[in-house]
Amino acid sequence: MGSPAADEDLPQVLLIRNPPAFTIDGEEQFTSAKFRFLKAFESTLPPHDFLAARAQSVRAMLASGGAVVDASVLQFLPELRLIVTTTAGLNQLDLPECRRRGIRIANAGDVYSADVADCAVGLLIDVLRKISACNRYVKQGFWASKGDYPLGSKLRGKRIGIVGLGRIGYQVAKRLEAFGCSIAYNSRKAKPGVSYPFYQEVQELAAKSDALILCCGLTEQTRHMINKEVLAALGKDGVIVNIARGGVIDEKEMVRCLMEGEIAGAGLDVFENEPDAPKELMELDNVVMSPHCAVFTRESLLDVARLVVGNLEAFFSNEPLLSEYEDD
Ligand SMILES: O=CC(=O)O
Repeated sequence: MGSPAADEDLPQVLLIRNPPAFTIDGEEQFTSAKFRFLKAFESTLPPHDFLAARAQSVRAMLASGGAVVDASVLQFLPELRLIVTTTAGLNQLDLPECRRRGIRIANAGDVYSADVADCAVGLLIDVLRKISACNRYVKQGFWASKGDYPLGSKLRGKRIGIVGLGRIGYQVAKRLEAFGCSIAYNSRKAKPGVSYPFYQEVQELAAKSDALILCCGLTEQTRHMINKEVLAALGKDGVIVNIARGGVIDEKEMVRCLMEGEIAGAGLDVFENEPDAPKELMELDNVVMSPHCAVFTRESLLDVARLVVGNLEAFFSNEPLLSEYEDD
């Protein structure tokens, strides 16, 4: 690290709020000798006043999942040319506005894909084989008094519909193929070189699947894509797993389907109004939930910190970004 005087000369990176694991084991993870952070959340000024007063000249910012960067924020940042995110999903950003302003974006790239795919498979197995429910049953002492737990359902042979065959979706597909499942998918377009059957319509994919696994980004096109009709097509033996974003499902409709037995179960890491999960789901043994933590392993968070710093250093050195997001 340079002297305090030299630090003053470093370019600033705007930070609206601390990303997860900014500090791990008491150590700050996002440090660099090539930039310093301008921490909006440490100011007593209201956020927009802070941006207007202090951030007019910043050229880069670091945005985590909870930090919404829309036109009302960008209007105060005329010099901004780069947003680096700690997330793979980019629904916290107004992408058209970023494009209009010539702002480049670097996201978490492939850093989380394996962890998220593992988590999707874990949730599916948990719902089918009732692992969490059995765990509660044993711990509550019901085994001796009530006997065996109701039967689960076999994973091998299940027809899996992957919604969004990007990096994460592809890793989910590979894992479930190894478990003896058949795979089909829906995406904006068929992927060249991919032999899994492609369904243009998600409803048709649902009708042909025993489980739908949501791995797509949340956009205006995918918001509530899993609606009443898709859930009806999935049917009463169908399971839904969501490791994408809560808004991809019409959550009210999904809750109704689960309550009325119109689908068989759900494994959910994400919700429409986080950190709230629908209270109706709390009592359902066929629903397994986690608190939007599919990406959170120690290893992934250390990797993402390195990637973020690498992207910011590359930007300030006029070198190619390490994980530039290309909008297609
Ligand atoms: O959900 C987490 C992410 O998009 O990185």
